[in-house]
Amino acid sequence: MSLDAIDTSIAFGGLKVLTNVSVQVERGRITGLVGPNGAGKTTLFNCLTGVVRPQQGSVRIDGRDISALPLDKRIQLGISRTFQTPRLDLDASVLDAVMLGFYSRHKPSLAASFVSTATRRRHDAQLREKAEALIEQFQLTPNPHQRSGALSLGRLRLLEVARAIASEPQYLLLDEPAAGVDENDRQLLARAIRNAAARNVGVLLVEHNVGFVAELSDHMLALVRGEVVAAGSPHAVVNDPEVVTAYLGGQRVAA
Ligand SMILES: Nc1ncnc2c1ncn2[C@@H]1O[C@H](COP(=O)(O)OP(=O)(O)OP(=O)(O)O)[C@@H](O)[C@H]1O
Repeated sequence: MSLDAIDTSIAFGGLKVLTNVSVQVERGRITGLVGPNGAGKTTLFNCLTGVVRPQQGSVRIDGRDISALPLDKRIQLGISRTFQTPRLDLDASVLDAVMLGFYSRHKPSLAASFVSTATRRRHDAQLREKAEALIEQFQLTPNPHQRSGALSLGRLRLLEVARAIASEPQYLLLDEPAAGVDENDRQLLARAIRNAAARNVGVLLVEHNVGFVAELSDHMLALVRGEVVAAGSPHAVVNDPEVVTAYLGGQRVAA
């Protein structure tokens, strides 16, 4: 079971951004994607989520071609993502923001409108409990009714990840989740990512912090100018000469 971009190429106004790029995000594994600024990481992300369509190649989920499906349909199939800049309603409470994750995937059906108010209340209470457990696990705030906007940038990133996990995705795509996050929050984030993979979620982790990616990933991929220059174990990728030169400015990162 995997989410795959196969042989994808995309150009914006003549500028080649991805050239024959393939990536496989397997259920239960963490795939790390690294590359210098402008390498095409977010564009690859956007291909997987349906924000942009590749001009060549395909995207498959568990073997099914979803290249033509829009973002909302992919969410229903179990793909959840976060953004480089968290997209949250800052006026909503932390609890509501996390609970939105549950509803983003499982929209109330027509059948649900026939269930009794008591059943619905019980269901909502269960979701609230699950959301509160996530808020505690991520140590987001001691007060779940606090305005999201009162959280630090690091906590907002964690809140976005908690909301993505609340949608119970099969595939979780994280775009620079550790940027601007302090060491304590980074540990919480790492634990949450490992927990997700342990629950058979396939994780794609895009990060500038190569050490963080290498520590967490089972498999890594490096993009340089829209091409895959290295793929394999974290150790192999961070020590690949082309990666060292292009991404790390000639300095090795141990893994
Ligand atoms: N919609 C677009 N229209 C035109 N050019 C784009 C578009 N999206 C991305 N690009 C260009 O494609 C290239 C790759 O951008 P992308 O954001 O995918 O890289 P990245 O590896 O995620 O970079 P960063 O680490 O800085 O976020 C850049 O040169 C960018 O300017």
